[in-house]
Amino acid sequence: MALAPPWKKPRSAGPVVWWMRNDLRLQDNPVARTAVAEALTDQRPLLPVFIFDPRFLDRSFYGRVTDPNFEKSIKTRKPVDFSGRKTCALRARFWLRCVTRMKQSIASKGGAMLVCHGKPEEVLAKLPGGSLVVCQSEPVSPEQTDVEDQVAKALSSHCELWRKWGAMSLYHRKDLPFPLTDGPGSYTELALTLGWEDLWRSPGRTADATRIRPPVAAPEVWPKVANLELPGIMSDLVLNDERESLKFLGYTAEEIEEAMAQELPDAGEAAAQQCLEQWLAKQSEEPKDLQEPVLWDLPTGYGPAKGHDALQWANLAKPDGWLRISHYMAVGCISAREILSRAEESVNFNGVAHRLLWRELHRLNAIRWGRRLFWLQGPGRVERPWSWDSAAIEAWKAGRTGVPYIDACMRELKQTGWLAYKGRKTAGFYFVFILGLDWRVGAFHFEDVLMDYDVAMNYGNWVVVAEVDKSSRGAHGFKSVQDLAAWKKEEFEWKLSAEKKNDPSGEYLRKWLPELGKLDAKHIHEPWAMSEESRKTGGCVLGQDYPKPLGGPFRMREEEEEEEERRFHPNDNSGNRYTYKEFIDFAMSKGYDANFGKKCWEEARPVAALQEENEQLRQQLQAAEHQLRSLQGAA
Ligand SMILES: Cc1cc2nc3c(=O)[nH]c(=O)nc-3n(C[C@H](O)[C@H](O)[C@H](O)COP(=O)(O)OP(=O)(O)OC[C@H]3O[C@@H](n4cnc5c(N)ncnc54)[C@H](O)[C@@H]3O)c2cc1C
Repeated sequence: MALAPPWKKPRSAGPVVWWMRNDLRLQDNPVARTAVAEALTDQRPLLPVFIFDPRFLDRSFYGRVTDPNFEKSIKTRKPVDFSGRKTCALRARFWLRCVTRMKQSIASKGGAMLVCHGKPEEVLAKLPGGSLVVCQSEPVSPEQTDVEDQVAKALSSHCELWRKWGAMSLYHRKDLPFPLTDGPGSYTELALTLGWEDLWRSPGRTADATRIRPPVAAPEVWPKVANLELPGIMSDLVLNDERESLKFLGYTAEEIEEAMAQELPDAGEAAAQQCLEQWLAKQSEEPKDLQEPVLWDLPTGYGPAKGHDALQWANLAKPDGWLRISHYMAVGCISAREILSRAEESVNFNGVAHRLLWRELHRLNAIRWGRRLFWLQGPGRVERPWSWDSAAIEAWKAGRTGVPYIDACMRELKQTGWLAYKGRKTAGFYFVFILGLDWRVGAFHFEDVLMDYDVAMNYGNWVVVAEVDKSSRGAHGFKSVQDLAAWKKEEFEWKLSAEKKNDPSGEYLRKWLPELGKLDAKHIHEPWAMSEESRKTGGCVLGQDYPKPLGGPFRMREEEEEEEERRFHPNDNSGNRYTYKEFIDFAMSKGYDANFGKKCWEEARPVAALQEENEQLRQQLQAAEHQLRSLQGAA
């Protein structure tokens, strides 16, 4: 007997369940629309469910939460404990608030929503037969897709699971002009492929540019409510009390008190939209702070166009962020395409499009790289020495490294869950190159504490900072972390110097490092450069009131200062003189390791020595000429 075509099949009468994940909004949510439409069309009841999965909250071994036996990974992988939670209590508190706001807005439409604590595959397995579960798939995270697989398995005998692309990305996968498994690997290439004419300078798009689907409206009509009991339900009594909720989710009394002491940004979809509207309103105002920032390590592109900083680089030098919207995006209180379309008329649209495309690149990379994104060698399979010095790791996490800028960043991050882009980059650079520590430990700490933690953005940016994203990037061939640190020290010093110039009075440092409060502006960025006497008067004895700088001391660099030591190599006939770093770069560009570069440096002669020899020769020549003249005179 021929099977009936799917549209003629009798529809199941079970409830429709919208399994909410990081799509906590109604506006521009195609998944919510699908679930609501399915329920309305077939007159099925609807139940939105949000599930706090303990695997994503608790302490865990790195990379093992959904694949404890590493069945999906390479056999040689070993469990590593980086002693951190997947989510600190502060982010959980923000998350809880976003979830309860969602519950309230669904209730205002006449619906109801359940909030549970448990593994989704165990919670949803208890749904009645014939249920349809609709969710937003999260392909950037192998851990999240593992959960989806496990839910599909648990439901396979009695229910159905629809995984939808949703609107977490700017582009729909069906619209992309390349397969998800393969695509442009660099930002510029991606922008050009998608039809952005020159996103480093202008937001123009070609006539045949890949379309970005317009945001979709929130569902107007709400289906009838499905009354279901599921395991791990968090009652309203619990949800209305933040301390009780955090306790329910497994946080200790100490963690709860620490999280409760911190002020939180407003939560939920309405707050996210308000944040965007306020930002848009501000864009038309005249910029107040026109001070030229020092952007040492940013790809500053082509600079301001007609006096206008279209990419808003200046904001990247400040500690406050720009749109300051990432924490809402991470849990899906607002979509990227909503932001893009609302910002279209803004004078700074270029900056918005530019950043959202960086986000898109990280999402596409994460999908393509899969589990390789989390390997020590990174997707670039870079082999180099690493350290796991636990004292250094703990000092960095606690903001006790003795390097004021790094410590201020790490304390702000730990206390508030926020750190500006430059702070994240510089603190990561110091961790990886100056301390030589395993980059994954740093990334895992950020995962624990960042309020806007997002797997693709966090790990994607960390592999770039650690230079393990591409095999062609530097830092190959070092034999020890000390050699690596020596190679990168100058670069780090330039970064610290840029921070000093951007914050000459040390305002940011004073805010987070009260023990340095009495130091003058000249020394607060580099307490190691003070005399013993001024350290005592400033109440900052190194090793006593404030740590000695790990990996330091560091020298603040002035643009006009005398150059680095340069040497010339006897076998090099070009007459050029190179710095230590240039010798190492040269060796590696020729396929040798860093030690070869070091050897060449040792063989090379300092320019200063050559100048001294020249001077001696000149004097000898002068003396000889003088002697000759006296002899000629005598004759
Ligand atoms: C080591 C490291 C870890 C990071 N971890 C995260 C993370 O977990 N979650 C996260 O959202 N961002 C992360 N970022 C990127 C960036 O720091 C934040 O997105 C940005 O600081 C958020 O502030 P904003 O909303 O004011 O950003 P804006 O400068 O206003 O940018 C607007 C939006 O564009 C996107 N965006 C901007 N810069 C980047 C970037 N470099 N990469 C990807 N997307 C970007 C974000 O969604 C951001 O909200 C990380 C960066 C580094 C260097």
